Amino acid sequence: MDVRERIQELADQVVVLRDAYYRGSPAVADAEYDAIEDELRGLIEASPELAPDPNPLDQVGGPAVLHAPIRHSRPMLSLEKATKPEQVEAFFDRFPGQPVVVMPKLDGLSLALVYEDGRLARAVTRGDGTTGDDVTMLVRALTDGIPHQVSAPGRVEVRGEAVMLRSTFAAYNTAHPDKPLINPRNAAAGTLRAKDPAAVAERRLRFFAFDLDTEPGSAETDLDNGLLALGFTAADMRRCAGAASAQAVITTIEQQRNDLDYDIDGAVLRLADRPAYAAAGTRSSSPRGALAYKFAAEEKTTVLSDVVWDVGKTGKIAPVAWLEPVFVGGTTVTRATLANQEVIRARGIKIGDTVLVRRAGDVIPFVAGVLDESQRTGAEREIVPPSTCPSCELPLTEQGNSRELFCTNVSCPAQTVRRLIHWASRAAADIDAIGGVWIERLAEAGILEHPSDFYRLTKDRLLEFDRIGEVSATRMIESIDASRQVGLRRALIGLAIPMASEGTAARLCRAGFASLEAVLDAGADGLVAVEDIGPKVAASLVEHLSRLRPELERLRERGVSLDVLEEDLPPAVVAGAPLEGKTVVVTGAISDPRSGEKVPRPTFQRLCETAGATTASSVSASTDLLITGADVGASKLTKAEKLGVEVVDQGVIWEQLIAAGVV
Ligand SMILES: NC(=O)c1ccc[n+]([C@@H]2O[C@H](COP(=O)([O-])OP(=O)(O)OC[C@H]3O[C@@H](n4cnc5c(N)ncnc54)[C@H](O)[C@@H]3O)[C@@H](O)[C@H]2O)c1
Ligand SMILES: [Zn+2]
Repeated sequence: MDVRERIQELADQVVVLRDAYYRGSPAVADAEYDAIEDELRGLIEASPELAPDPNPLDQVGGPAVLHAPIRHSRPMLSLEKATKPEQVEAFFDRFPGQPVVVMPKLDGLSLALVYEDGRLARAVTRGDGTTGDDVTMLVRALTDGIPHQVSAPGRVEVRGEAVMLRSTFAAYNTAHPDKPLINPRNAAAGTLRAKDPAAVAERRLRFFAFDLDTEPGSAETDLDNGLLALGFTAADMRRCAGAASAQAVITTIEQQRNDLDYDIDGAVLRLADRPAYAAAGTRSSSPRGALAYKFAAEEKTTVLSDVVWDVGKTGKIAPVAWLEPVFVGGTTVTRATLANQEVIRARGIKIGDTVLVRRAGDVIPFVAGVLDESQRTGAEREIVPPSTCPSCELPLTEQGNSRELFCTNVSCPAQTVRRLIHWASRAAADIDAIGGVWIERLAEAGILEHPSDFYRLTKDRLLEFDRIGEVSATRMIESIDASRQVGLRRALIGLAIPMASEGTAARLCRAGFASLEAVLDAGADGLVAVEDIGPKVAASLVEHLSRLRPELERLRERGVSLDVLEEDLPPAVVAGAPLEGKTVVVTGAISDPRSGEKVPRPTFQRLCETAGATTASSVSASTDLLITGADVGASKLTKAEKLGVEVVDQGVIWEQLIAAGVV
């Protein structure tokens, strides 16, 4: 295909995809659409004489169905995109000395709000940029953050983004499991397309302002202050003096994107001074005084090649999506969760479908749904939940409203392997020299069934297996030996008792139980007496520990400690405790200033506890101190700053620990 044909093909695709998108039924994820635009832009830049006419890249939005068209006072444009720091530098070079704000680029839809003599007269969507749709009634009824009155004379126009908050989105999907929304952006767009506000009353939106026009001669020329004075919540704007600080803010915004209650797809740089922004003017489809820095996509589409039902350590049978590999949320994803059979049914997902995969932060990737059912070929297959366990083949039971499937066979082979892997995991016995593959092999060979069987393994027995050499067999046995000191807290975690969390295990230790057997002997009544342990958790502990009593005996016989360890208890606080009564969070890399040696964070936290502190893992309003080591991530710092939490360098704390004789 020659370049001219490729350009035409891409331009046609852009038109078709935009049309579908602005009608509310996108056919692909934004990242895939953007890739098509990028390729088209690149080709046209290389051969401007081949630019199609009309060039869709010079246009904004799409020919959305307009119920009540309204012409914008000035076009609502797109934004120029950047992905590299050099582009940020070039932006600053274009406007020497001008103050710039950097703010999140919210992923919703833009609205223009027109006030006349202080009253909200109209709310209009972007439409094709020149003409938008009148959505005043819907916006009045459904959108928070839009004052009905402002104290400003004449005509005032505020532009910004209407989003569905993630919390609203999640609450809606919990309340409507039968017809879930696919993502917050689609949900927001669909809401403002509704015919009747009452029908979408639970789908509230939130408005964040990012642009302001007032009558000429208005006193306030600063964008952020101007919006604030009118009573708007603006997109979170931070002033930057130069490209380096702007780049740092962009990085911070990206790192914190999962702590926000709304989706963002980038950061926007914009001249902070309103007259300067207006004077900078526009290109065909974007203002010159702003730049959008794009972040990595959190959503992509890919083909669902199969669904496999996986048996977990508690017997839950969960559907796992096998995907054609796709790069999303910063990694290549080949597996994603489908939650349960009700979710599959409600989202109408079939094998062979092109599905939308979402991966935000560290959460497990999940299949959000099918974007475009018209792409189906007829070869798709229904996802049929199993009626028997894929491992032991015994019949399954269903539990709860979402009809989760469980295998209740205690000797189910797949569950056995999962439980053994869990026992060996880091939070439990930490048998790090034997990986999952070997556990599975040993279980298949019939020599591992219960955790206690690890402690019967011998080097000679291991050496009978192919591909285990002298060295690795020795390491495996040493690792097992070391794990005999597992103790009450980690043993309880390792036994994977339903409803008993790591927190439960820690609380039981601190409540004074001396051994796992003592926990069992306390009975349900004795356990509910412990703070934060409810009747369900207590009943589950008693039921499962009773069943496991013979296993506890075997573990004891083989020299495994099930007694409370010193590490399970809070340390004795030193006299004159310098951190008495303080709640502290430790972040960054910690090292002992006397030797320069690295100190693991849990060890340092324990030192702080010995000095009287309570440690927490994340910064909140109740944090007193954020103790920083080397290479601190920006997100904790900004959060501390926002909440007014005092930040101290580890050096100061080390001095106090040394002075108090803690170390
Ligand atoms: N999936 C598809 O098929 C498909 C098709 C067409 C467009 N799209 C997507 O739609 C989006 C539309 O592209 P575009 O060119 O209209 O928009 P854009 O990405 O150029 O950004 C402009 C828009 O950003 C929004 N915005 C959010 N926060 C802002 C802030 N702080 N300051 C200024 N603006 C802010 C405004 O609504 C503005 O209209 C893209 O993300 C694209 O991927 C997807
Ligand atoms: Zn089974």
